[in-house]
Amino acid sequence: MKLDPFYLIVDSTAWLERLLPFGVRLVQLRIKEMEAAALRAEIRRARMLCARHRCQLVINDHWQIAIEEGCDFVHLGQEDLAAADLAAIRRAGLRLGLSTHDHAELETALAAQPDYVALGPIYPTILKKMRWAPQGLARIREWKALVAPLPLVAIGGLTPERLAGVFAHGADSAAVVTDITRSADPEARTREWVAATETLR
Ligand SMILES: Cc1ncc(COP(=O)(O)OP(=O)(O)O)c(N)n1
Ligand SMILES: Cc1nc(C(=O)O)sc1CCOP(=O)(O)O
Ligand SMILES: [Mg+2]
Repeated sequence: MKLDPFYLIVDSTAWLERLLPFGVRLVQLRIKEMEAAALRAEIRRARMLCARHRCQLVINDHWQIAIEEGCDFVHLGQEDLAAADLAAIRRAGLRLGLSTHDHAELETALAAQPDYVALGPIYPTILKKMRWAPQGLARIREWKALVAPLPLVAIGGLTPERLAGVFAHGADSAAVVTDITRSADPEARTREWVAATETLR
């Protein structure tokens, strides 16, 4: 499976409406705190918007609603995975991306036969408090050798300026939150990401 090299992560469909028109082809809806009916409505709307813009949608965490709403890709962390019904996810035909931060997590992830593996945080991130020190670029090369032929997603503190190093070390896709969502001009920054990944698309 080929993943788009630019993997945008946002927390609302309002962001999708703003940024999908700039050529985003892979996006994760990562909603943390929301009442059930509103969450379902957001996921349903995200599916509609992504279909309209020919963008692959990945639902973070909420795999049951993703199945019920006919989505086709979920991302789970290690704790999410432990609590999830993997067989139900597979029966529903969903593809699966998994987070990893160390060798033990990678072993767990590979045993679940995911469709991609994510490694992070590559650089320090301001989005959330992490238990892991930044992995650094060399770790990407090590991880790629361990996960190939699966695609490897790099995440954490990424910017257009850091992409050359990330891809040179073997990442297939670069995931980003705050470099875009906390930019003074998210639309312009999205255009920069699309341009910076164009030759890899
Ligand atoms: C592409 C990608 N990689 C890693 C994560 C982190 O997932 P997780 O560890 O479950 O943490 P939360 O995002 O749920 O806080 C991700 N979402 N996407
Ligand atoms: C959500 C997330 N997961 C990570 C991991 O390492 O698993 S790092 C991260 C935050 C990514 O946001 P930003 O691009 O703003 O650093
Ligand atoms: Mg999670």
